[in-house]
Amino acid sequence: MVAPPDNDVLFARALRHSHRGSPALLGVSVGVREGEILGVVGPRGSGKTTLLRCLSGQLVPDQGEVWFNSGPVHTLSAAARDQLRRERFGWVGSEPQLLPELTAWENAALPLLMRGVRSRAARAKAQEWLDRLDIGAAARKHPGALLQSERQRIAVARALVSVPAVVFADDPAAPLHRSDRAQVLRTLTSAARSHGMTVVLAGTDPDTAGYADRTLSLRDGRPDTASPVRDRETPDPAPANA
Ligand SMILES: Nc1ncnc2c1ncn2[C@@H]1O[C@H](COP(=O)(O)OP(=O)(O)OP(=O)(O)O)[C@@H](O)[C@H]1O
Repeated sequence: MVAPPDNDVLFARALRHSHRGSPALLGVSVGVREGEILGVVGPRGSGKTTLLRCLSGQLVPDQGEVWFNSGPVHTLSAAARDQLRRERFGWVGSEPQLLPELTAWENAALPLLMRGVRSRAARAKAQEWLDRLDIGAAARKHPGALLQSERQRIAVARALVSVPAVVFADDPAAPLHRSDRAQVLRTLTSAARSHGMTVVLAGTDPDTAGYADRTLSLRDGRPDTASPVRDRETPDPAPANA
C-alpha cells in the first residue's frame, strides 16, 4: 500500500465493488482535500451511493483502497470503522431516517448524545442547527407530525451538529421541492465552508455541481470519460458550434 498525497483528507484508489455479483464501481480513484466540497454526479445507478458508502467506511470495497487522514480505512475492523464514522463523519441520505419516538431536537442531537455530551448542551447545539435550517420552531415535534421537507432538514442538522471532519451527503435534496432543495444545499455547503468541514455531495440534480468546488462525474461505475473531474473555476467548454 502506498500512502496517498498528504493534502488529501480522503483518498480512494482503484475502487471496485459489486452488489451480489452486479458491478457498481469499476475502478474509481479520487482525492478530496481538507475543507473542499467534492460533487459526485451521474445518472441513477452510476455508482454514487456505492462510492460514498466505500469512502465513509460503511462498505469495504471488493478491491482498492480508502484512506482518511493518511490512515487506511479499508483494512480497519468493522468496530473501528463504526467508531470512525461515529466520531469523524456525518451522513445525510435522500431519506431522513429519523427515529420516530424522538423529537426533532433529539434526533438532531443524536451524534452528540451518543458521544456523551450532556443533554442541555446537546439540545442547545441542535437548536442552533435547526434554527439555521429554518426548522427551529419544530424542535419539540416528532417526525410523524412534520412534512418530508422538514424531516429532511432535521437529518441535515443531525449530519452537521457534531461538526464532523467529513460530511457525506447522498442526494440530500432529492425528496424536496426546488425551493427547498436550494435552501438545504445552500445551508449545508455554506455551513460546511464556515466550519471547515469537507463535504462529498452526490446528486443526480444538475444543480449539485454548482455547490461544489470540484465535480467527479460517474457513469456505469466509472469516471465519465467525457468529464471525469471538473474544477469549478474551469469554464465550461464552448459549444462546438459557437
Ligand atoms: N444493495 C444493493 N444490492 C444490489 N444491487 C445494488 C445495491 N446497491 C446498489 N446496487 C446496484 O449497483 C449499481 C450502482 O448503484 P448506486 O446506488 O451506487 O448508484 P447511484 O448512482 O447512487 O444511483 P441512485 O442515484 O439511484 O441512488 C446500480 O446498478 C444498483 O442497482
